[in-house]
Amino acid sequence: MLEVEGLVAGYGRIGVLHGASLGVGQGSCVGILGHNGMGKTTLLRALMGLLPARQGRIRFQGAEIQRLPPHLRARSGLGYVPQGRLIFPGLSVADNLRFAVLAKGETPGRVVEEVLEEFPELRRLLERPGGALSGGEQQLLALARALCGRPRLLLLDEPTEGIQPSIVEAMVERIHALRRRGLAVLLVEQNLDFIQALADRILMIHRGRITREIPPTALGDPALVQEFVGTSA
Ligand SMILES: Nc1ncnc2c1ncn2[C@@H]1O[C@H](COP(=O)(O)OP(=O)(O)OP(=O)(O)O)[C@@H](O)[C@H]1O
Repeated sequence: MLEVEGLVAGYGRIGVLHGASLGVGQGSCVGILGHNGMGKTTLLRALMGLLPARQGRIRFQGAEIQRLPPHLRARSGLGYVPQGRLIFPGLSVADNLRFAVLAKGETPGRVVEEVLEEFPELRRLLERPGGALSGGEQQLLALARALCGRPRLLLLDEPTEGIQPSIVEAMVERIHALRRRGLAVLLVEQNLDFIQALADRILMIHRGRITREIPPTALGDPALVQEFVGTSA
């Protein structure tokens, strides 16, 4: 459903992606692992159109999207949950969700209600400002907000960062449930247990290129983890 070939992107004169190529199949979950600064966040931002592709091709559901602005990529079915979540802290939870639907040019009522059925724990928080939620609650809100755009492929940037283990488990369950409904996921994550619990395939990124694929089972072997990731954490 997503095919990326030779993607080159960066910031000003700094090159970060140097020809990244990868694919995500219909309904699958692909994890991206790599050291800090190797270009994981930049890859997701370039896929979403928040950073221009200087070279390369991004095909999504059969169409080339590398020249489309972010809102049209969202409309074509890409959803993005950025690192640090970036919810609107001064808006209520309900308005964070409504805003996401309006941004897609649709009317919020039914879509927000459907998303709340998948995220019942947000119901009691609807009037609370986004900034007054815990880290885990904010992550659930960020995920729910992305789903308000009804994506077919969700780009997730370090969803477990700064959240407590019980919420991490809840996130795994939630993402499994979404996948059962056919949603594909491209997941950047440092939490190896999380990535292993979710990913069908794991790709390594090194200096702006996808350098190899490792089987998810390799993450259970500390020696292999040391070789591939440079950490056994
Ligand atoms: N806005 C920016 N302007 C200039 N350079 C940037 C910018 N954002 C990131 N970089 C640089 O681009 C490189 C890749 O950053 P990126 O955030 O994609 O890495 P990452 O693999 O996601 O790392 P991390 O795991 O630390 O989030 C880094 O060297 C970083 O310093």
